[in-house]
Amino acid sequence: MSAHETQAATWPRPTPLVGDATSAHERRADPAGWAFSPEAIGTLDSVIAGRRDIRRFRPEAVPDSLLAEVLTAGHQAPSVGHSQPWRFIVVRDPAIRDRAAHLADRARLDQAGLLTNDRAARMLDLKLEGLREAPLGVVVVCDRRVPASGVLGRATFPDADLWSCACAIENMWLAARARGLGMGWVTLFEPDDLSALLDLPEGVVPMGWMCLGWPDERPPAPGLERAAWSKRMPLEDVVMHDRWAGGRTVDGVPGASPTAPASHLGPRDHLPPSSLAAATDDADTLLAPPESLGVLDRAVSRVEALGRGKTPLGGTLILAGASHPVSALGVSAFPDRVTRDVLEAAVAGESMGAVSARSAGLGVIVVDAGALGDASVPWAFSAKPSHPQGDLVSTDAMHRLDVDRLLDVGRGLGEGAARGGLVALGEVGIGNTTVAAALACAVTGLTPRETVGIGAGADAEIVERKREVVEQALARTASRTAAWRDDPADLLAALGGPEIALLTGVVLGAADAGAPVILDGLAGSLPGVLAVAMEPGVQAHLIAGQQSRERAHAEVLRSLGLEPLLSLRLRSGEGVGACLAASLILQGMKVRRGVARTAP
Ligand SMILES: O=C(O)c1ccc[n+]([C@@H]2O[C@H](COP(=O)([O-])O)[C@@H](O)[C@H]2O)c1
Ligand SMILES: Cc1cc2nc[nH]c2cc1C
Repeated sequence: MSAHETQAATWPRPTPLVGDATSAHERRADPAGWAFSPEAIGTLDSVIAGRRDIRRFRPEAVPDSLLAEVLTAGHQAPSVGHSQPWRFIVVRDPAIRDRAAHLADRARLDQAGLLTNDRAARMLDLKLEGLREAPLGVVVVCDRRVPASGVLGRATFPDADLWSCACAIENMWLAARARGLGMGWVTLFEPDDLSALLDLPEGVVPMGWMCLGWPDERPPAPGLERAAWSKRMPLEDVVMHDRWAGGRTVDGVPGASPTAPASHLGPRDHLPPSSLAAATDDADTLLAPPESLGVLDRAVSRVEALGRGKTPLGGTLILAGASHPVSALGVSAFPDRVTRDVLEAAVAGESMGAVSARSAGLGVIVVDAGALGDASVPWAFSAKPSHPQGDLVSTDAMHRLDVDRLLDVGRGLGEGAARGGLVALGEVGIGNTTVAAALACAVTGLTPRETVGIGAGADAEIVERKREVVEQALARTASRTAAWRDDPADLLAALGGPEIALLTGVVLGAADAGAPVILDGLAGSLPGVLAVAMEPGVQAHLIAGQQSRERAHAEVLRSLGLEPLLSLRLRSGEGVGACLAASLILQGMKVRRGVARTAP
């Protein structure tokens, strides 16, 4: 046998037992031979085309096995240098979910504030997230604690780890969609807020909150396209050849270039996803355009969800009044005794708040939380502080024991009123816009110049005195106000007023008993801020009845993530705005309950 004959002989190709088993010959003969079947390709394409950012969810639980499949898909994503920087935090705790929903509510208003008026109104009409409804939250975070240069491929593109996490999210999205699950990627957060909520260490950054559950919508097109917000660009507008080009020419004109912290909340679920879904499901069957009542629709859905559709068509105004020693410093245009007069008129059913409540179909509870005079206002519920009150500038507004008692009494009143339906807050207290401005500075970080308003009718001189008083009060209590979130009751003791403390208790008690709480003007909204600081889940119960004329009110509502139903520049106090809003909500509920239903 010649050497030549030996070379001509063929041996079977040694097929490797690990790795790629194909041969060069096979790949040359059929370059497309790695493809899946046409049916599989068709399915993949329809899953990609049919993926939607889901905002509405059904309450039914997602089986653990399906969640595991979705997470497995995420974990199979490509990653820079095979670094697998993603971590998945599965959130089931309603307290954490509620806090996240509050953050998103706030970010929503912040974002609207950056848009033109028209875009802002349209944005506020959009349903941008389903945090409260979705049974599961999955927060995808990127662990960036290693230096970029230590990861293959990241030295030059240091953000490639974030892109890897985005690939994981898309995999999860597709895997969820294929299984009929819905997923929504919510980025309506200040990232630092989300990091703090979930105790993320330095260097671990959140990519957003994925709402996951069975979808309660099946949109054939992207929601934002359906809402005429935007539409998908033609492919040719986003593809270029060889180099960056000037874009498509239309009609001869070249186009532009292509373009946890610890929660004080117990395990109670304040607003279970199932009831919110039931309320929106019901609204969906109306013979009316979706979300036809606009801003009012949200409030009505919230009320119906809280009451599982059985909220009584009524409610109670809790009107609390107190005197304020700070008024002796010349901060009000009116004398102290007006507070008592108004409470007496309220008991007689003749004060502006009492009449407003009656005409809205609400009952009234009048509370004397310390109006001038030794005797309580006759026929009012008496909750006077038993220790001396202070003027904020030289001494604390209240003794801590009085604050705790007012909170307790308020809780009891709120719990009782909750049975009647809506709970509206009302306050009266000459001088209390100064107190409210000081509290607003502490809770929002605004300056006295930005918070002090004209109250019941101050002139320029009085406004200037109010500013000085608020500045001095804040200077006296600086270290305590800085740490107010650790002990909101101490802030009430330092700078609060008895009626504000009592109403804070009312918010806590009413929310605990499941009722919606309608806030009023500035001093009638701060109890909401303080109650949420004490029990974050309370936020789900709050409705901003109105935005009053007082300066800090807009910022206080923004910090709560609440959009007011009315904005009439009221300055009446007494819960008048809350009653007007309650009347609107009750009417909205009647409309919602009475309108014709369509067949499923
Ligand atoms: O609700 C508001 O935002 C509001 C705005 C201005 C005035 N008020 C009412 O006016 C009183 C406080 O005003 P003042 O000027 O005495 O601080 C108090 O009784 C409030 O109910 C209330
Ligand atoms: C008359 C009057 C009525 C009020 N009600 C609430 N704040 C008030 C302030 C004044 C001055």
